[in-house]
Parts: sequence; structure tokens; C-alpha cells
Amino acid sequence: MACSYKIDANHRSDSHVRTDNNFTLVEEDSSSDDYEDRVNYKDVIRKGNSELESSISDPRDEATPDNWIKRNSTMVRLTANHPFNSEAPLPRLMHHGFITPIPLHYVRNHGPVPKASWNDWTIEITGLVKRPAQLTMYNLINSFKSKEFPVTLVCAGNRRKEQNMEKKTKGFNWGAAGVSTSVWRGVPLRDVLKSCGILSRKKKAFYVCFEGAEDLPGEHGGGGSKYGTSIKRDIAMDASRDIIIAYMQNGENLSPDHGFPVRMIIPGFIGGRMVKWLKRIIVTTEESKNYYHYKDNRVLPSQVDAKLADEKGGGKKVTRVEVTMDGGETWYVCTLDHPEKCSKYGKYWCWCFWSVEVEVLDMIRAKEIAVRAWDETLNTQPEKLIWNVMGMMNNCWFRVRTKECELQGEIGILFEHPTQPGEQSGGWMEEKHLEKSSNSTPSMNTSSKTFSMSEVKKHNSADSAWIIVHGHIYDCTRFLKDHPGGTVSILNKAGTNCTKAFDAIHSDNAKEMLEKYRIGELITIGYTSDSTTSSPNNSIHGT
Ligand code: HEM
Repeated sequence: MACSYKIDANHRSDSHVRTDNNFTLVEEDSSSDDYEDRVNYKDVIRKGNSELESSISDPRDEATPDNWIKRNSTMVRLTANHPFNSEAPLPRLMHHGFITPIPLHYVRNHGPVPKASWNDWTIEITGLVKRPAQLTMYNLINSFKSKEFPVTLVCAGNRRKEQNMEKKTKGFNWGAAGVSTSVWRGVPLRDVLKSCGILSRKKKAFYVCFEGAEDLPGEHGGGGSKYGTSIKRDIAMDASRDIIIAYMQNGENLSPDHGFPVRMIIPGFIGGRMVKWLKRIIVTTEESKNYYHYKDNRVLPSQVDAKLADEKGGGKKVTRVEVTMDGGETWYVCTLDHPEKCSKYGKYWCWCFWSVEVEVLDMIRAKEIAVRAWDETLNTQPEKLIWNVMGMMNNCWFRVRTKECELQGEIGILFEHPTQPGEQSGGWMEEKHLEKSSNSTPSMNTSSKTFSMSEVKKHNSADSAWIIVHGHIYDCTRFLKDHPGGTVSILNKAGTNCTKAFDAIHSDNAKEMLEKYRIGELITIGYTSDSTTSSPNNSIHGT
């Protein structure tokens, strides 16, 4: 007997006055004048929070500069323990629907989280402005009218693990949950720039740059500098873009991981533009030369030309979502649910949800279900993954494989996603590329030297930091201060076998660099998987 099944999933499209440090959920003006959404945010947020376990001081943060921050322990960590880069388990993210509780919102950190004080924090506005200013949080909140509305943030590296299965990129393994939606409150950037007398384009004020707080780790790449990026002046000053300097998320002060006390929110742009722990806004003639703007976060899919790139930029409504069960021959049109209503400029800043009814037997027979969305300008997702070296902007059809299975005597369907995030195994995609040097055994003059696990374990400090990767031993001591991921991330793994973590995080280039530090091989007695607790009897050798 045929029965039907409903597939539900999400698809992303891409005034209150403060008197002290205690914020409460915003009571006045909570639906901004621009937005009149169907969702009652306060209720959704309260419900989401009530379902969530308390955040904890996680033992994984103990030996890191972030040990003062409480975090949700179910977040999947993508770059070992530190810096904190994480996404929620996908079913948990989806369970919460339109608004993501703060502890489950994905986090992208390049280094330790700055310890900020609300009362001492200032934002400098400088460069091509008539009246440079140094705003305190008090000035910011009391001198400008704030706005509050929901925005979906997406990491440009979301779903990068699929790209890494094709060929390793320069980035680590984001699964499909590097995307989240919150209600953000802040002051319009354009109001602040206007009050500082931003110069005109005639006076060559072409860009607005944003800069974060602390110097980032390492001495190469972005290391030693602050996180920074820029947008065009015309975008910054465009009221319809809804760009805000945000100080509240889901009715609370920003959390440390999301930029306390203040960050940029630039709807429709990648998360990488939304500088956290914002310290400086600089109006310039040139685009930001910051490493993270120029080298790290700059990719457009190959079908986008210069004209299209200028035209797009988010805010388009997702108008159609389709599901195929025959590899794209025929498509089911899905029912859409847009909890958000558009801004007065006709922009949409949040994800929407889709559902479709299909026959169970068709779904079992199909073996693969794929979904693609269209926006109002008929821009759609590409069928195939487009690999790029930074592993950014993967937005190809999402394909889930189905398999018939038996569950307690009943017939069930097993759904398999392309990948699982980070170091987690699973997913139907197979790794295509061969592991580079960290897996190989190049001829090295040191390869004859062997060490036992108990010897390696002793080298677990900044004075001597050894790691094991694929059975080879590396002395990272002299590289600690240069490491783009920071000293702490290596020290956390020093004295252990960190093969799995190393491979999951690093590019082929990093794997080649590793060879410089190789000092010998681990004595092989048995085999264990990647572990920080391998006993001397359970030494590892590469496979
Ligand atoms: C001598 C040993 C190591 C070398 C040569 C090395 C090299 C690099 C390089 C070149 C990068 C920049 C990204 C890339 O090109 O892949 C990087 C980033 C990073 N590494 Fe290492 N690494 C080493 C050891 C480790 C260890 C043991 C860990 C911890 C498991 C680690 C964690 C990280 C993290 C968290 C990042 C930052 C990723 C990001 O925020 O984008 N590294 N490393």
C-alpha cells in the first residue's frame, strides 16, 4: 500500500534605552517599525531557551585562553579545541526552526575571544569623515535610534566538507549547520556615518572598513594583525541594506563568542564581513587590505561575473524550492513557509522552510533526493559542487541518499547526508583526493629515529612540543609562535597523536610545511585510532 511522507527541511536564501549593564528582553519597540513578521520572537526565543541545557565551562576549553566562557557542550567543534569554531548538530538546529538559540548559533573564531568590558569599550570612527569620533557603548545606544529584526548568518565555508571530499581546500570541515538565524538589535551604520560627516564619493570616500579587537595568532597570513574587512560606501549608506552596529542578539547582550559588546551585522553578506568585537570603522579610498578581506574571504562562484556580483548581495526572496528523486529529470514543487515578512525595501534577510509530500515507495526507489532553491531573480543553486581553493560558497544541490532498512521488524528508511561535520565520520561522500605528505613517508634523514609513546607524551609544553601525525613525530616547538591557528591549538595536542584533528583542519600546504618539523617515527607495537590518551602499549602507526 502506498503511503505518503512529508519531507520538511529548511533552506537558506541566502527602542530601548540602556541604563546599566543588565539587559532584559526588549519590551518596547520589539517589532521594529520596518518589520512586521509573523513570528512572535519573544515567545519563540523563550521556548527555545527553555528547551536548552545550560551552557557549561567545558573541560575542552580548560587549557585555552577561552576558559572563562560558558558554551553548549553539544556544539560540534571543527578545529579541535581552540580556537572555537563550531556548529550545532544539524537535527538540533532544525528542531529550533526559525530562530536559533544563541548557544546553538554557529561560531567562527580566528583566535581567543577578547575579554571586553562594556563600560570601557569604544568604537573609533575615522578616515574620510568630517568629525572623527570615539563612541562609548553609552553614546552608541543613546545617541541613535536602534532597530531590531531577524537575520540569517551563513559562514562562507558552510558545507565545505563536501568540497574537501572532492579535494582538500585551505579550510576546515564545516558541515551543513554553519548557518543560523537570530534577532539582532543595533544602530544603523549609515546614521552613525552621517553623524560623523562621511565625505562624498567626489572626495574619494569609496569604502567603509571595519576592524576588530585583538591581534590574531601567528606571524604569517592574518597572524599578528586584527580581523578586518570592508564594504563599498554606497552599500554602507544604502538604507535598504539594513546594516547595523549590533549590541543585542535574541534580546540579550551579545555573548562573548558573538562579539560582546558590539559587532557588525550586514544582512545578505557572508558571515566573514560581520566583524565581531568591533573597535574601528574607517572610511577609505581603497578597499580593505586586511588579510582576511583580501586573501581569506574572497570567493565568488564561477558563474558570477562582475556585473552580477554587483547586482546581487542578498535580500532576495526564495520563491521556489524543488525536490527531485530522479537526478533532476523531474521536480516536485515544494510548499514554502516564510516566517519573515520583507523589509519596507522589499528585502528578505532570513532563511525559509519548505515541505513536500511524496510517496514512501518512490523515496525508497529513488535512492537519492536532491533539493534546489530559486530566488526571485531566477538565480538558482548549481547542480554540481564547484571546488575552490578556499573551500567557500558551496551551495550546490543538497543530496540526501535513502536506503531501505529494517527497524524492530518494521520497514524504515535510512537518510544519509553528504558528510558529517568536522572529524565526524559518516555521509555518503567518499574522499577523492589522496592524503598528502602527512600520510606519506617521504625519505627523511630523521626517519630512522624512533621514539616510544611514553617519550612523546613528555613533550607537551611550550619548551618542547611534539605531536604525532600518521605515525611520524614532529617537533613543533619553533613553529609555535608562527602558527596561524595559534600557539594554544598546538599545545593542546602536544604529546599526543593528533592525526585525525590535524588532517581535518589543514590544507595540503600545511601538510607540506609539517615535514620541516619531522624528527622521527613512533615505535609500532599495536594500533589505535587518533587519541590523546593512547597508552604506551597502544602506539600508533600510520595506515
Ligand atoms: C608543525 C605543525 C603544524 C603546522 C605546520 C600547521 C600549519 C598550519 C597552517 C599553515 C594553517 C593555516 C591554514 C592552512 O593552510 O591549513 C594552520 C591553521 C590552523 N591549525 Fe595548524 N599546523 C600545525 C599543527 C597544528 C595542530 C597540532 C593543531 C591542533 C590540532 C592545529 C590547529 C590549527 C587550527 C585550529 C588552525 C586555524 C584554522 C582556522 O581558524 O582557519 N595545527 N595550521
